Amino acid sequence: MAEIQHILIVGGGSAGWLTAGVLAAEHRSRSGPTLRITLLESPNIGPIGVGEGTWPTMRDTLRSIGVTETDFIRECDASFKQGSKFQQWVSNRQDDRYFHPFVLPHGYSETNLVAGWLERHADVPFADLVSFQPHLCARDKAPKQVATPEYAAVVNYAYHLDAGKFGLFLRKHCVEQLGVHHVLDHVIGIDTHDNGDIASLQTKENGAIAADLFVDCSGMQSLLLGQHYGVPFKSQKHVLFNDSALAIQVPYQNDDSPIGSQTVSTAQSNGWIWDIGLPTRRGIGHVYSSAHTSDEAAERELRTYIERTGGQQGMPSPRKLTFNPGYREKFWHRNCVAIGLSAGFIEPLEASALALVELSAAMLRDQMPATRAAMDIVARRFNDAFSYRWERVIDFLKLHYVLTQRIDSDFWRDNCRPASIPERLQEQLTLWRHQPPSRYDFHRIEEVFPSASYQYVLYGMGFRPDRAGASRRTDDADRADGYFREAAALTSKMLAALPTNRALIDHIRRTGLSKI
Ligand SMILES: Cc1cc2nc3c(=O)[nH]c(=O)nc-3n(C[C@H](O)[C@H](O)[C@H](O)COP(=O)(O)OP(=O)(O)OC[C@H]3O[C@@H](n4cnc5c(N)ncnc54)[C@H](O)[C@@H]3O)c2cc1C
Repeated sequence: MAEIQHILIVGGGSAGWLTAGVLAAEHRSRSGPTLRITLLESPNIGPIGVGEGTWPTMRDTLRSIGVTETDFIRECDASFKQGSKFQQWVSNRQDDRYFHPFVLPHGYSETNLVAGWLERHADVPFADLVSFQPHLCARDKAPKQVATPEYAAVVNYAYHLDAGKFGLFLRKHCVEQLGVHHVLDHVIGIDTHDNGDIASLQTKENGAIAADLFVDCSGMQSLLLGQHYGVPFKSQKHVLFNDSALAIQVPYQNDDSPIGSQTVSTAQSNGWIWDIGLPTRRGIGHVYSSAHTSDEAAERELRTYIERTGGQQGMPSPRKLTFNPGYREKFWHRNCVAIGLSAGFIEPLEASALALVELSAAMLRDQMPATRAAMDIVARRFNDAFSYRWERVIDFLKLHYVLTQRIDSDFWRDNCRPASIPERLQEQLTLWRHQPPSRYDFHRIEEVFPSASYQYVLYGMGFRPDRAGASRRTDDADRADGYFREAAALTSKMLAALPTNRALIDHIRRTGLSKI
């Protein structure tokens, strides 16, 4: 029976190196690696170089591959992220905003907080009432204290990072610490076995490189899964229209300018702008629909935003990126599995792409087939798990658009047309008229977005359930009030105890964090 002994990963972007790290860290024994891992990347095609917002899962991923948080923060120009703030998504008024924090609503699984909110506090934004995290973000607070050990949290957090530096950091760690074999060469051909499996990749300088399992991390071109195997691409442009982005790096006004604790996402007339604060600069980008606006108009809106938020006038031209929102019909075919942009990409909203990479790499690690005979069974399960996850990502992203009251452009009007709303999301919206999103709506293990995230976005976007259906219990409002009071007390306590993001990052750069 053919054993799986050598894995060849094609692509040295964040997907390739994260996958290499996750696999190599697992498949090592005291006497050396139990699985050979080679990463092949082209010297002619660089990684995409964007993707600077992560999820809290990144903490576990980095810890599992053995990097220290101090090194990561220092070398990747990383800072702490506690969620996303959405501005002008409901209406285009300047004061329109809501928050999607990482922490679950306080008392979430104990009672119906939504009923309590609607009955007694409907004038307060939902997230501000049920969570202390929006208040921490409003003051640029860090999610932990200087004495909190590496990767541990006082409040749940993820990172903002420099994508270019992240790739180089992972590469160094994977090659020097985890024994990943790195080949800098361009793939020019693919050899197959009689049964259709990939036998080897032909490279320009190193000839044929054979392996048992091939991981396609070749970016949007999807060299192996898409181009070689022709696995169909399921475009989602009819649901989520954005297909272009203009990205730019913006210096701070001063070295000690505050570092934002959340990704700020500000809706524009035909898309939205992300604003990510790193220790040394902001990363800003305008994502938009080319069917609804021109590059020139999108750039004008981007420049207006930058000037309005403290950036300089006359910044250099932004970098243009284009993408086709969608994903592959399947992700694992024969002895080839696609991870990262080669599997799909929808748009940067809610930063789910790297999280899907982490989930894919983790499933590959945990379910690594021992033999070729076991591979098709694992592949079927992998395809089922990730088809479901991509569908949920699409539902959740679309939820941000369908409840808008903006009618200032065709982009927003088209987004609300029922024909553009996936059936399952329509169904959920009908149910949520009478009951809040709950675990009954999302019952798989490792759902990409928990029901609490749906609550934050749904109520942040101004959705109000029918009062009669909000709760069946008469004591919910009293119980909820208790949790709201506790959340307020926690807010005061944490505001007093936590340093700012800038202060904690400066401390880490000077002194480092203590080990767990
Ligand atoms: C505008 C935008 C914003 C984004 N923002 C976020 C975000 O905030 N958060 C998030 O999680 N994600 C985000 N993403 C997605 C994120 O950038 C990607 O998921 C991530 O960078 C992984 O990319 P990758 O490694 O799959 O591909 P790439 O970085 O494109 O790497 C492809 C690799 O394949 C190699 N390659 C290609 N062809 C060959 C060949 N013939 N031979 C050898 N090697 C080859 C290249 O050399 C390269 O190393 C964003 C994406 C876009 C477009």
